[in-house]
Amino acid sequence: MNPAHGKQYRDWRRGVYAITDSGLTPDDERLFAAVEAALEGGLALLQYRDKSNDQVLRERQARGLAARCAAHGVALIINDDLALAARLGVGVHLGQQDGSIAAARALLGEQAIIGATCHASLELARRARDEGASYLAFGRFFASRTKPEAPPASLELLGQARALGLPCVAIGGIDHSNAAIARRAGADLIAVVHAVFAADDPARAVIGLREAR
Ligand SMILES: Cc1ncc(COP(=O)(O)OP(=O)(O)O)c(N)n1
Ligand SMILES: Cc1ncsc1CCOP(=O)(O)O
Ligand SMILES: [Mg+2]
Repeated sequence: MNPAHGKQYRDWRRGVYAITDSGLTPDDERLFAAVEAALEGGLALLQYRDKSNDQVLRERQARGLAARCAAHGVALIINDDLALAARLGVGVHLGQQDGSIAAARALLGEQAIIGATCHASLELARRARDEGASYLAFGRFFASRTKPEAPPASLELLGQARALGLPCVAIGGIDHSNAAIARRAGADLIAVVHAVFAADDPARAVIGLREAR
């Protein structure tokens, strides 16, 4: 077992799930400052999402985030890159084009947090659960500035997905004005990029999202 997976994390299954964006935090200093503030605000999960091919930068930033998340007892998830997640002993988020959930489970072990993009499909969600996913991500539910081309999903899906028995993540255009709507519809975790990493005060932004009712 990877030693990092034996750590005690705060409950990651409910709350605010922040996802980094290299456009909004374009260097190490701004990335780490914003993430530290978001962690202070009380994140449930953090995802490192960098779509560049700069392996050196990705390794350095992911390691920097892993140390900061560990200091707060918050689990780190790496977007797309199973090998990087395995090197760091952290979780991974995989979309439909990012490789097999079953292979990720086999490599990372049974304690690792493995997330799956299910778009607007209960069938994709069932398949991901059966392959060993830890959470199921649906969306986008609202207009997203980060990924406007993501296929839309309807909020009723969140209620239906609860029957699958895994934590459900809602993503896409979520902010203070609509977080409570997603939560009431059945989301356990609210995943956000812009609402936290474009905010002047990411700590306050996370608190606001946590308290949105
Ligand atoms: C929590 C969460 N949900 C969905 C996604 C999207 O993943 P994917 O479809 O692979 O798209 P990219 O993020 O890789 O562009 C996510 N990253 N996190
Ligand atoms: C990665 C991703 N997948 C679907 S929407 C999205 C982006 C979410 O970002 P924002 O919270 O800024 O809409
Ligand atoms: Mg992906």
